[in-house]
Formats: sequence, C-alpha cells, structure tokens
Amino acid sequence: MITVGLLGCGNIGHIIAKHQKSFSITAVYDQIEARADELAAASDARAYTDFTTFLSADFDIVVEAASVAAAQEYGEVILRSGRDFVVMSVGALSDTEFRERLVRTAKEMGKKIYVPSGAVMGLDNIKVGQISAIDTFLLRTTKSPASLSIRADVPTMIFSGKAHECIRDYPKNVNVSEALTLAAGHEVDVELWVDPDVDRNIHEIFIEGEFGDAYIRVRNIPSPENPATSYLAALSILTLLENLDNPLVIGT
Ligand SMILES: NC(=O)C1=CN([C@@H]2O[C@H](COP(=O)(O)OP(=O)(O)OC[C@H]3O[C@@H](n4cnc5c(N)ncnc54)[C@H](OP(=O)(O)O)[C@@H]3O)[C@@H](O)[C@H]2O)C=CC1
Ligand SMILES: O=C([O-])CC(=O)C(=O)O
Repeated sequence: MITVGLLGCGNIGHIIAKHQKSFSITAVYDQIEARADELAAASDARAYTDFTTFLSADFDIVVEAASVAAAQEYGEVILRSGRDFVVMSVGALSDTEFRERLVRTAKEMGKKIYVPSGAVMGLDNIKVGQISAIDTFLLRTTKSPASLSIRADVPTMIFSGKAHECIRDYPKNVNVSEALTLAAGHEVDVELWVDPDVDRNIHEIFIEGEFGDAYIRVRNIPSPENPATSYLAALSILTLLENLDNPLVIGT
C-alpha cells in the first residue's frame, strides 16, 4: 500500500482523505494546526505542526494541496528527502528558474514530480505540442464572482494575457493554465472571466496546430468547501494515486 504525506489539509486534502483505497495517508501538515489535527483524526494519520518533523515521518510520496507558495517553499526539500512529489498548486512551476531547479533535483534524486490533470481534461494529447507545432492556444476560465471574492453584476473579463502573469495575479484560480502550458510545451494565453449567472467552474480550451484543431469545454462542479476549486481536481489526484502502481499506462 502506498503511504502518503499530505501537505495542506483544506478542501482537496479532506476529499482525498475520505477516498483512501489503495493508498493510505499516514502524516498530514497544514499551517493551521487545528485543520491538520482534524484531518489526522478523521483519517487515522498523524498531524505535524512543523514541516521538517513532518518530512521525517514514514511515507512514500508527498501530495501537495496547499498553495503555490507552499509548493515553491517545500518542493525541493521534499524531493531531497527521497519522496516523489505530487504538486496540485502547479502554478508554482510557472517560475522557470524554480521549475528547472526542481526538475534537476528530481533527476539527481531519481524521483518524480507528478502534475495531476487537475480541473481540466485533454492534457494527454495536448502533449503532442511538445513534438509538433501549435499555432493557437487559449484557455478561457469562467467562475462565479463569489468564488474569487469579488463583485460583478454582468459577465466581466478580469484578466487577459499570458499564463504566468495570470498565475501571479490569481494563484488560487488558474493552476490549470500552467498544467496546459507544461503539457503542450507552449505557453497558453488566458482569459479569466467572472459571470454572476454561472454556478460551475468552466474551462474552455481552444487549440490549433499541425494536428488539426480542438475545442474542449469542462463544466466543473465546485467543491463543497472551496467553490474556486473544482471537485474534478480532487478526483484527478485520487485517480493518479490509484494508478501509481498500475503497470498498464493509459493515455499519452
Ligand atoms: N491544478 C489544478 O487544476 C487545481 C489546483 N488547485 C490548487 O490546489 C491547492 C489546494 O486547493 P484547496 O484544497 O481547494 O485549497 P484550500 O484553501 O481549501 O486548502 C489549502 C490548505 O493548505 C493550507 N496552506 C496554504 N499554504 C500553506 C503553507 N505554506 N504551509 C502549510 N499549509 C498551507 C491552507 O491554509 P490557509 O487557509 O491558511 O491558506 C489550507 O488549509 C490550491 O493551491 C489550489 O489553488 C485547485 C484546483 C485545481
Ligand atoms: O478548480 C478549478 O476549476 C481551477 C482552479 O482553481 C485552478 O486551476 O487553480
């Protein structure tokens, strides 16, 4: 059974803890002690209030479901501790210098950095961008104003530009843009909209290149505890963990 050290005991952390099947969470860490205690009690894990002590606990892999800042602060030390690293706050990797350092460390340690598909679909074949030309690549994300803690009475585009700029301005809302960018090997353009009439987190991907063209629209149900985070994102980590040991690898 794969054992997991969980970094971040919020919304996604709780969903993962509720659905342990072929993996088991043995240690949890959050900057809010009460959250770590509560999740530990619910999942038979041990709570840690100090990251270094957390890392000295016994588990195989770290799942980060905390924040871009946490992934950047702890990513390297996690790999150096000899664990694979599942990074949900993938926006952390939009910092090129950090990402290259992290990849170098993973190679040096013989470890893997996993980027789950998160709140989008289609990452598999979007990877063809790594070997063939992509001409147009746009992500249009639409969420409710409340999920971004802002007010808007009509549909409003609050950002248009490159993925790394959007991540910098909205680190809790467009991690998917970095996952798409890394998959394609080509930075995605991003439009971020709020619309008072939507009750889903909608991601539309427009891609055109040597392969042809595609339009993917995912209409995600927000997660119960954090409406900015789609439930699909948590399901995607669970699926990754369930398949870690599976010799049959599906998708590009
Ligand atoms: N890749 C993708 O497709 C997606 C990625 N995400 C990302 O996944 C992450 C988790 O999402 P979710 O569970 O909904 O978020 P939550 O805010 O519900 O939970 C995150 C938890 O981690 C804690 N935390 C934040 N920073 C640190 C830190 N430096 N050290 C320790 N604990 C920390 C938070 O504390 P506090 O409340 O004090 O900040 C909170 O308790 C977020 O970064 C989110 O943006 C979400 C959806 C899709
Ligand atoms: O959950 C979502 O729909 C997307 C999201 O927050 C992110 O990519 O950070």
